[in-house]
Amino acid sequence: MFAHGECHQDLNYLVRSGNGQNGNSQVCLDKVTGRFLCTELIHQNGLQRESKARLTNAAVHRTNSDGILQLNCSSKRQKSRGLQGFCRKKIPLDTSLSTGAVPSSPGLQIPSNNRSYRQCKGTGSTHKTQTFDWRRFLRKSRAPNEESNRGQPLVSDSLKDRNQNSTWSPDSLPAIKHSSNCVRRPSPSVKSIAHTIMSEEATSASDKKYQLSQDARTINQTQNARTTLTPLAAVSCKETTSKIDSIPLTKKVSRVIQVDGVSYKVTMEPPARTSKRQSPVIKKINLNGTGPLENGTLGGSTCSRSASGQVDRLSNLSVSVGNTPSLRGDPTAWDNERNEKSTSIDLCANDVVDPKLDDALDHAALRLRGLIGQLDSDQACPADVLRHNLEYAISVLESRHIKDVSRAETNSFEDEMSTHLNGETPVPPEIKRWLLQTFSNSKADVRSKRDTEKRSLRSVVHAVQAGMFVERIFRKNVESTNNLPPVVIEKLKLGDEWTFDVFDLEEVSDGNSLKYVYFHLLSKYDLIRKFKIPQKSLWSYCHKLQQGYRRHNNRYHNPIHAADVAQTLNCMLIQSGFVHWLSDQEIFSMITAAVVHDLEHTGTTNNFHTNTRSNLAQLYNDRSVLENHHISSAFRLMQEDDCNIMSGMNTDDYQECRALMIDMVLATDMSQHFGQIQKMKSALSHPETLEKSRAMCLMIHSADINHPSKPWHLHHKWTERLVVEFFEQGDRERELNLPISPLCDRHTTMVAQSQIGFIDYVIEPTFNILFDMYKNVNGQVIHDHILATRSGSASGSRGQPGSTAARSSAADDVLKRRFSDCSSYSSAITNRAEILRSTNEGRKRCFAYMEHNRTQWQRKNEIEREHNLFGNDSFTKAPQFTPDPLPTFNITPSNGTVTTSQQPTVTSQTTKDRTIDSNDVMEPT
Ligand SMILES: Nc1nc2c(ncn2[C@@H]2O[C@@H]3COP(=O)(O)O[C@H]3[C@H]2O)c(=O)[nH]1
Ligand SMILES: [Zn+2]
Repeated sequence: MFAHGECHQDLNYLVRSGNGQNGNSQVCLDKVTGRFLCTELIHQNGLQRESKARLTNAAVHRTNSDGILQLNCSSKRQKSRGLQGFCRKKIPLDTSLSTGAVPSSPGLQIPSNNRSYRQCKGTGSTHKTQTFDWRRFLRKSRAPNEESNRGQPLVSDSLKDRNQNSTWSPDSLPAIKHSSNCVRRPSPSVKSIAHTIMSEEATSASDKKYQLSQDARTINQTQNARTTLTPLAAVSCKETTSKIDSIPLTKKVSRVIQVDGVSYKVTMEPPARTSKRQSPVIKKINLNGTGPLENGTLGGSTCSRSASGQVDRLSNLSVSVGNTPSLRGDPTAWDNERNEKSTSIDLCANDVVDPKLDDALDHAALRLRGLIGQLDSDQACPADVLRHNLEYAISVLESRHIKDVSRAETNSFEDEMSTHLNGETPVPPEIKRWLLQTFSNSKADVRSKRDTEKRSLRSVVHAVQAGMFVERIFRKNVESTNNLPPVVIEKLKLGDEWTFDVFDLEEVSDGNSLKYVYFHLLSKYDLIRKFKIPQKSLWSYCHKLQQGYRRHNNRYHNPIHAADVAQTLNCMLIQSGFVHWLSDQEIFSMITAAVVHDLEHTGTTNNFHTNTRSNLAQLYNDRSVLENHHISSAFRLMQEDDCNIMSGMNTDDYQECRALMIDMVLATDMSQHFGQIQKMKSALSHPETLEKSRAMCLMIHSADINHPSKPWHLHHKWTERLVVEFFEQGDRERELNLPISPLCDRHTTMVAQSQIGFIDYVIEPTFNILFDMYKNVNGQVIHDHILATRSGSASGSRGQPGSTAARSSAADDVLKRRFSDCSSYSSAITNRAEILRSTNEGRKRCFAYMEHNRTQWQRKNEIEREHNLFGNDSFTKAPQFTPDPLPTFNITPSNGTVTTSQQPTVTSQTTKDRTIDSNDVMEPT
């Protein structure tokens, strides 16, 4: 029998009973065994005797404002004697005695250098005791998102009511004290859970439950045991099994404890296998569980519903592990299973899963687990194996990151754009609206790529093919029989120039600029011969194309625009050196896509089609309405008599070209603009992810909006034509009582200002990324050659096969050999240095024109403001405007440096010997 307040030597925690049902009784908790013991003086038949009951089912039931803990005790012996419930005591806490599971006990393993722990440790305690602010500790050690959940309702109404009804308050419990005299528990067990709840300053059931989970996790970690917590129906304690006290755990044991009337079944399982590994995965605990209670985890423990009818009450205590389905259930089991699996992986083996594949994440994780396993078991892990596996993990993570970024950033870029437009530079609302409406579309359908063949830019095969095809470029097209008009040929001599004037060609060719540009380009790249394009079909196709473009009499979207885009694309191919790395099919697809990309344009925008519910909008479900129509018309046209320019192609070529053309034309939908730019940006940060088709789409998109980067007279002409078309749409919208689209109201639109916005927010970023892409590809090309050389011709040919010098010298040989055969082709692009120079030059030139155009618009903007000019008046009624002289370029060939000046000396970027004579291109009869 224990004296009042006495600490029995076997009992490290003592809670004295108060006014128990049967008078004096004491409930003690044996710190070593974790058992509650109840000793009582029982009065029976006039006799008083001491009863020592092992309370196999004792748990904190309730506390009240008096600091009373109500224990629910029902020992087997008591049950057998019909005394169940007998020990439901109200026991005043004796504050002079230690009652709490204090964090400094060894089992809890809170490192003393844990910052949260240090901050929470009371400083005012005596040298023998220390107080610990658990709540603060928990708050600090919670993950941020868990912390943020704390603002959310945590406890269901019914639970809150219950808590409110009870008179419990945090102040009613004594501060947790740990007597350093007390024997330290060898390891925490379920009793620590009960103790923690008894002593913890938790104010809500959720806090307690959280604490519970913390302790359960601690047990998991320290004993490598699996501890599961199962909420049960309140007060139902019958499922208890005994013997939870054996430490270390050798078999599965469970016990029920209660928190605020909610019972939890605590099950502890011995470790699945002896390993020093701790669970590396600490799951997020969502204390805000608002959904229905499902099996999930509580920290490192499993919490499952076991009693129907408890759902509502328990639902707000539910804890889930986030939304990873595979992690649902018991995380420790998952962990063990994964560790087990990792042992079967040979860490030295090179047969890794391709980092870009989805399975790679899993594979990398297993490898990392394998490494940890080796470290845990003190097995020597060679540094190179460690490095090999870590590098692999890095590549997998980075691959995934790129994927995620490109997926996520499409939208975030639009947000960024929106923020940008709202930022320092004042962008007039209408221009902002137009930019956002026209160039972004979060709902846009992201067309899935034909992923069977990722069109990597580094296809050595293609590079070699390119070398051969360059050879063919200037081979005479003997199959052509008719000459083009000499004046047209003369104009087309400048067809590789950035400054090429397509309006001139239109004029000299009697309105056939599109036909001649297309024919010229197909002949130039020897595609007529290669794809057996019937001459007759080609001419009639061209003829019908031009007709299609003229169907709606558009001032801007007409065959001249198509010719301009095709010619500009040709410049880009040459300037970037891309022409060497694209296959015949790709070149054909690009040129043809450029030529057809606006076929049968209606002179109105996609938004107009959607708003007017046009037939095309119905046909294409409001998605890239015009672009779908353009490419569809192009292929339908080929079905007509004598128009099938692709009839000579084999099926594979046809399918490849068709798919590429569809991709490219759809990519000219301006609502894809921001997404496209952003994706390219991400791809460039990891060049190995850059797909050829993406590069091709960007090129055609850039060519489509090229004119602000061309000389002022061209850009100004295009702008004038465009606004006429815009204003005509605005007039129709006005007639139809529809809201007038941005930049389409001839009475309010300030053209100059809108063009400055277009250059700043659309053109400049697009051309920046375009030139970055060129640079990237140019660098990579050399890399490919070195790779090719390593595995091919270079090996052993000369010098030391493995030496860097030998490899790069051999690579140069390969380059030279490839291009020396086609000496008639421009010397400017026969090696990497020249390609870089040409690209650099192109960038400077584009940006110089862009800057010049911006300045002109700024000047015009002032005039517009001064004279209050809107819409077309900006062109027709503005006072005389003399533009500044065009920038000129002094090019330093060695490093590609281009400086701009106002001197009239323009160094032509035309490649000298790429001339066309009347034998090269022929006109049909
Ligand atoms: N505001 C503005 N829009 C342009 C300019 N140039 C081209 N665009 C738009 O960009 C679009 C590109 O695709 P389209 O050729 O179909 O139609 C074009 C126009 O809608 C320009 O100079 N200013
Ligand atoms: Zn266009």
